[in-house]
Amino acid sequence: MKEVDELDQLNRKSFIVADSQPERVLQFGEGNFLRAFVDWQFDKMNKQAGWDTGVVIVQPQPSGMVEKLNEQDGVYTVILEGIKDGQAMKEHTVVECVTRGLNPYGADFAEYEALSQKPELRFVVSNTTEAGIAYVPEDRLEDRPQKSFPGKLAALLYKRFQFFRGDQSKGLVIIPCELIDRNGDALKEIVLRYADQWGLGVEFTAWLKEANTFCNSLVDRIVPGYPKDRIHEIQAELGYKDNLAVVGEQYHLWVIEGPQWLKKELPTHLAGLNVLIVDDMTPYRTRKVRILNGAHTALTPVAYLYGLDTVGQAVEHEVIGAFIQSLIREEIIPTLGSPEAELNLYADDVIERFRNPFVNHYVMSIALNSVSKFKTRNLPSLLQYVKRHKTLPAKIVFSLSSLLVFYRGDRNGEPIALADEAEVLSAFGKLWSGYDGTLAGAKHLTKQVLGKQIWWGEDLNQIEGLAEQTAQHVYALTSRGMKETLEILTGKSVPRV
Ligand SMILES: NC(=O)c1ccc[n+]([C@@H]2O[C@H](COP(=O)([O-])OP(=O)(O)OC[C@H]3O[C@@H](n4cnc5c(N)ncnc54)[C@H](O)[C@@H]3O)[C@@H](O)[C@H]2O)c1
Ligand SMILES: O=P(O)(O)OC[C@@H](O)[C@@H](O)[C@H](O)[C@H](O)CO
Repeated sequence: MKEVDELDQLNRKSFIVADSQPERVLQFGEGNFLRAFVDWQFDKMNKQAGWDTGVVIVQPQPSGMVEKLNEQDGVYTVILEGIKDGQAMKEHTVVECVTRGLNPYGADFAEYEALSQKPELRFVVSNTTEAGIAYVPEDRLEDRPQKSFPGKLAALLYKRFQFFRGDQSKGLVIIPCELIDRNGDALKEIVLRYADQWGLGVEFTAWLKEANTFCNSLVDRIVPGYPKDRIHEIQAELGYKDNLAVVGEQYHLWVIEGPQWLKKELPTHLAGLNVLIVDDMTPYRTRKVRILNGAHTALTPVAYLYGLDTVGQAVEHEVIGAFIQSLIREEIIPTLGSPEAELNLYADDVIERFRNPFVNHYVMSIALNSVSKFKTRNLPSLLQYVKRHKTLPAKIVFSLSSLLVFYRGDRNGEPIALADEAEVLSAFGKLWSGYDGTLAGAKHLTKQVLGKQIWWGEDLNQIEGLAEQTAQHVYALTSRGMKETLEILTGKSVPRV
């Protein structure tokens, strides 16, 4: 057997892969998730349903991975590991549908702009994180390129409109995958705003609305990404080097809110994919964001400060596992309004997916931008719980308190690699540097944080008892540490507070 160093690099020359297909998909974003979810599905449709579609990937930011992607001629391996139909399954696929990657910030700009003139182009997909679907007032039509993703899309669509002289048949189907509520509506609204701001005319606005279809969508697959811990082992198994290998779980679900005629254009059913084209995706989104993402975000600071590193370790742990289960079952599910039995079954599946014994899903990768994630994923459950039960949800409040302590940036003397908006990090930095370790100090810090309306959308000090309970936890966590505090609170230890 060859040593890892002697293995060939995966690319179209060294491996027999399908010919390039017509570029009918323009993808904004080259990240792990899109590659292991959307492109993996498009590849399956090509191979199993004769879809015959190539994907050209545009890097939405000046730095990124398209150079690496082009070094491999767009091909890479998706490794899926997990439980499928009750069986432990591991499989890998070389995804071949990506034709090339373009960086519009450099020499590729002309090639990027020329995409607007491709008659066969039909779909736009994107994932630019929750931060990407944003309005940047400074963006101009003549920028090369615009800073924001919606600005880039607006300019490209305008080029297309001009080139094809408003031909209705050249409109596109646009399916964003960012995890924000009603992502398609949000994207369309900003594109229309640029059309207005740049004075592109009523005919273009009418073409935007009538010839193009913006769909809301909800994506679900846990994608831990590049397997840095075991890349040598994986490359030895695969028999080649792949700098873009990406690991994901077996489970996938893509809910697209859009017209039923899309089913004809996207033959997902012929490729055995779990894609639903529906009139209203709200119930799917609420359930997923509040249970799956809510549990991820709630468990992250608690588990990490406890000394655990992965989601799997957290759900398997006697204390942390029980904490997460009861947070989901007793504090999230009762706030969702759908039949609880159904939601509990969904939660069973989620916990099973978290347990995935093959995948190391690091809680630190979930911790990125935890403040805004808590706001979207957990605050609605907290508020709804208070409204319904006239009391605070103890576990969610404990998780919020742990989040505050997490942003102190210290785990048992080791620095925590905090990653969030500069403003969030600087505010926490100032507050923690002034903390004197007393209960009064914890109350002051908590009051300041809960009062940040810009973070939470409202002043959380107004919720009866929340500041007091949070401050008590913050004080306990900073004086006793996570382990002792949680064990006392959950009754797993003798002394009780
Ligand atoms: N990894 C998962 O398990 C998973 C599952 C479902 C959904 N998601 C969603 O996908 C997003 C991306 O995850 P990933 O694992 O692919 O991450 P990644 O770091 O591999 O890729 C991030 C991508 O977003 C782009 N980006 C980042 N900030 C941007 C900005 N401000 N404007 C424009 N583009 C920006 C980057 O250029 C890159 O293309 C997450 O934020 C999450 O909402 C991830
Ligand atoms: O990807 P993020 O950072 O927005 O959130 C972390 C996880 O909650 C998320 O990636 C889930 O694993 C995913 O949403 C499952 O579909």
